Amino acid sequence: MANCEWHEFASSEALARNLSETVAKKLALAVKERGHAAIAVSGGRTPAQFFDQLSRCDIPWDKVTVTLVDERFVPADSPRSNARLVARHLLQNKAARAAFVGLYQPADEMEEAASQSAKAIAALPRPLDVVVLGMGNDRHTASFFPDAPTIEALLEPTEGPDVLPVASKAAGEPRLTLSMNRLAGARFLAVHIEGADKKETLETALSVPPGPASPIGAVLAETKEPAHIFWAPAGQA
Ligand SMILES: O=C(O)[C@H](O)[C@@H](O)[C@H](O)[C@H](O)COP(=O)(O)O
Repeated sequence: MANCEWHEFASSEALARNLSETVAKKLALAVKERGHAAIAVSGGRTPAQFFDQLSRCDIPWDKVTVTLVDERFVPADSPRSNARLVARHLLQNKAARAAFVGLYQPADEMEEAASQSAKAIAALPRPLDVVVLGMGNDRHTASFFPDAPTIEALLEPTEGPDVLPVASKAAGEPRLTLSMNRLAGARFLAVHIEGADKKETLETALSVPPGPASPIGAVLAETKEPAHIFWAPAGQA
């Protein structure tokens, strides 16, 4: 059963301020203890305000590497690109000094892109210091979509590539996702969700057995440390 700590806020703004301060402290501590820090963040509509707040935190960003928990198989200039979202909202202000390692690679097939991307991610510190997940109302997180033909393998915490390709009709386009090990092994794992619908979805997801019907539940059941759920009522439009 997942071991989670809920942090509830009255507004998206209060959540963004607290989550950014919490993550900034974790990154600064990692740099102090190990000389570097690595964080993997999610895309989608939810994280922009959190990114904007985090970008203003005064930490040694030149010792921090930012990557993604998943990416749509689209180039960085696509409006669907998570790398584009991170560039516009997180790699700004003080955080502009951070290094970025994206998941997208220009390849004909997503399998080849995943293989190339896995080599780049393998060079990052293990474990990652911070992972911030989102969640869809189908209980997916990262690109662990319940309808993906490979969902069972994606949820297995087996040794293997750090980046995997995902085909899923629900995803809207082919995806590249960090592996279960890379996500669940993080020193600090947060789930950032907003809106009453997502709170209900997550509560239900945690009450059913982890697995393809509840990918978020599978990740939270796999984490070594208790996961931190950050929730505010003001959902996305
Ligand atoms: O590429 C993505 O879309 C994300 O990484 C994905 O896992 C996201 O966190 C959820 O789909 C929630 O997305 P929203 O924040 O848009 O609801």
